[in-house]
Amino acid sequence: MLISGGGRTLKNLIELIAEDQLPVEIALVIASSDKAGGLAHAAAAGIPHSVVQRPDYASDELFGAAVFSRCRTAGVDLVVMAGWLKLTPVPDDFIGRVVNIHPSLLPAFGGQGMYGDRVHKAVLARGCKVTGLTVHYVDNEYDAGPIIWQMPVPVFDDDTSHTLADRVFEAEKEAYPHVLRLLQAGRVKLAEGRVRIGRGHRAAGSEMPAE
Ligand SMILES: Nc1nc2c(c(=O)[nH]1)N[C@@H](CN(C=O)c1ccc(C(=O)N[C@@H](CCC(=O)O)C(=O)O)cc1)CN2
Ligand SMILES: NCC(=O)N[C@@H]1O[C@H](COP(=O)([O-])[O-])[C@@H](O)[C@H]1O
Repeated sequence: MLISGGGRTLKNLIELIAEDQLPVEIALVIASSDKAGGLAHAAAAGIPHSVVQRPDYASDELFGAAVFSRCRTAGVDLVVMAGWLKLTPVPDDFIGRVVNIHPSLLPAFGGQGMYGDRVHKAVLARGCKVTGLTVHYVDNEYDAGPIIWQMPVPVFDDDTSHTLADRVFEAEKEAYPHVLRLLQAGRVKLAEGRVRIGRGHRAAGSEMPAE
């Protein structure tokens, strides 16, 4: 799992795993800064963790190679970006095995410069009445990979970027685990750049609507 900041998604996933609501193992947490608050969540849960910092590498490609080399060594099946803020080229053997969550309905409010609170400020400035989240496969651009799952979230007239961010994050706490369950059940089918969700039984503990 890749984090850059407070690691709220990491914390949510750790809690769900501890409650037997998410049948996955987090094999490794990599932070892009030694100041990432999320490292403490990994340490408290006994998850191996390390730091790979972009300034230590001459290019995005070398940085990405260092990140994925550690994932390869740890035997990771799926790389989950969770508040990871660095452009990270994906090597061939990880294509289709890296996912990210973005706090808007892509392709709106995505791309370079669009992360965290900046997204919610831009949504409010544009006067949107609906925003949401997107879980997508990661390719070599920001926020451009095939979309796996989206959830709408209402925008209210009296929202600030903070109240909106909180509402979107509450939806993220349901949506990301749901997508991880779908992936683990082999129900996420990627063909010709488009994802379809295969049929299956609704995952136990999930409150997401059936597809
Ligand atoms: N190869 C990819 N790498 C990453 C992707 C991706 O889709 N493909 N997504 C991002 C996550 N992301 C939004 O979901 C995102 C994160 C950060 C930025 C951004 O503008 N970053 C700043 C640097 C910020 C910092 O270092 O503090 C920048 O590049 O100038 C845009 C989108 C993760 N990586
Ligand atoms: N573009 C990427 C992006 O904005 N990601 C967002 O960062 C938050 C988690 O960060 P945290 O775990 O550091 O709190 C989440 O809202 C996630 O969607």
